[in-house]
This record gives sequence, structure tokens and C-alpha cells, in this order.
Amino acid sequence: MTEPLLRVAGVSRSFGGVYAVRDVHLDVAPGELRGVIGPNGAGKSTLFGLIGGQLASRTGTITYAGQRIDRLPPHRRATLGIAIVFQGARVFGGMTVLENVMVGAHATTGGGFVGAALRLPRHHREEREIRHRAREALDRVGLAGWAGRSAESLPLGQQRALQVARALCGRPRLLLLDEPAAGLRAAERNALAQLIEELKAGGLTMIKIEHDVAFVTRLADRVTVLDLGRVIAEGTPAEVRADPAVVAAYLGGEVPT
Ligand SMILES: Nc1ncnc2c1ncn2[C@@H]1O[C@H](COP(=O)(O)OP(=O)(O)OP(=O)(O)O)[C@@H](O)[C@H]1O
Repeated sequence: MTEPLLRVAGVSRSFGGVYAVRDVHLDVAPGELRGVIGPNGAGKSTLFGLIGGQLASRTGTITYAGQRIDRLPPHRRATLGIAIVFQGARVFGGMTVLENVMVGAHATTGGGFVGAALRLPRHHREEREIRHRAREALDRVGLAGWAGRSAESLPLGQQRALQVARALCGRPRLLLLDEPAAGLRAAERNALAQLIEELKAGGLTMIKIEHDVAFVTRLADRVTVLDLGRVIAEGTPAEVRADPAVVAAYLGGEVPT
């Protein structure tokens, strides 16, 4: 078997004595699109926070590209190539589409505010590079023609694509998507699904949280099911849908399709 790009091994996290994520194991292969599903409060977003570094794990290890990352701060993990599109993330108002994406790249390059304030040559070079990457990312998500528009004026589906572009600006190897299709209309969901398929075809490894089981199982190679912080099932979309534990977790009834 190929080395996983990401290995989560025995990771737990509790809040106020209650486990949000409990002894979770997860191996994601390079180029894989992994779906993560589970009822409300199952621990899905907490798991993303542990992988991205926004939350510290108290037990277990997280290895990415052969390197332990579970003690690294979020920006170091971002520099290594892990990007997250957070649940319900909003575009920055009062900025263009291009500027919104450039903000994403600033997170993964050096320089920063001091360089900007002193107008160092390095800063100018970096700014050019960031602009280049931002345009490239917009092109990848089909928003190249919208670069100069106000980000707020975009329809919700395109705002989501913009958030994906912001994440892509750092040229990640692993992209975490937390319910990217939430609140979108059918046509917008289809456009987003197509974008995700294109990213996958380009070799990007992704983990995607979804409430909508049909949406995630349509795209995912494998699906991990969480319930009350634990992994209760993992397999191909067809396998998890037929799994009695999964059916039971979804209100003891049919797995929503
Ligand atoms: N910062 C926090 N402080 C306290 N409790 C938290 C915190 N974050 C999450 N929790 C709790 O941890 C559990 C898991 O939450 P989490 O948001 O990870 O679930 P989820 O599967 O992403 O849910 P949803 O589908 O509703 O987004 C819940 O019981 C939640 O109340």
C-alpha cells in the first residue's frame, strides 16, 4: 500500500470533560477524496481543527507527508501544504475577488506586515508572486473573469468557489472542505461538485465534510462516518450506506440519500 499523505492515529479531544473526538484513526492516500459524514455534533469540524492545528490534540499523533505535525501551529501546517475551507466562511467585504484570494496567500508566505511597512524589495517580489498565484487559483476555479469585481456581489455559489481559490493560493497538497455545499442551490451544488472533481483529477488530496450524504458519496472514494466523536464505519460509499451502524446513527432509520 502507498504511504498515506495524512495519518491520524488515536487522536482525541474533549471540551469540558466531554469527548468531541475520541481515539480517531484515519489514513488518507495521496490523490484520494475522502468524505466525512456524521450527525450533528459528531465531531467532524473538531477533527478538521485538529488536522489544521486550530485545536490541539491531547493524545495520539498526526503525520502528514511523513512528518509529525500535531505539535505545529496552524501557519506551519499551512506552509507545509494543508489548507482549510471553513464551514460558513465569508468573503471579505469591501475587497475585490482578487484581493480576497491574495489574503489567502499571505498566510503561507513570509514577509508580512513588517516587510510591507518598510517596502522591502523582497516584499515587492513577494507581492508579484502572490498576485500571480491568486490569478492562477482564480483561473482554476473558473473565476478568472471576475477578478476585479466586488467579492460581496458574487452569488453564493461563486463565493464558495472564491473560498476554494483562496485555499488553493497556498498551493496545498491537502485541502479540507467543511460542508462546502451548505446552503447552495442545486445548480450551484452541481458546479461545486464539478470543481471538486476537476481538483481531484489534478491530483489534489481532499477531505470533505458533508451533511448531505448523497453529495459526498457521489464524489468520495471512501467515506468515514463519525458518531459521538468515534469512527463508526469506513469504506466505499456503497459499503457505508449499507452498514447497520451507520443506519442506526442516522436516527435509527434510513441513511438520507
Ligand atoms: N470550542 C468548543 N467548546 C466546547 N464544545 C465544543 C467546541 N467545539 C465543539 N464542541 C462540542 O464538540 C462536539 C462536536 O462538535 P463538532 O462541531 O466537531 O461536530 P460536527 O460533527 O462538526 O457538527 P455539525 O455537523 O453540527 O457541524 C459537540 O458536542 C460540540 O458541542
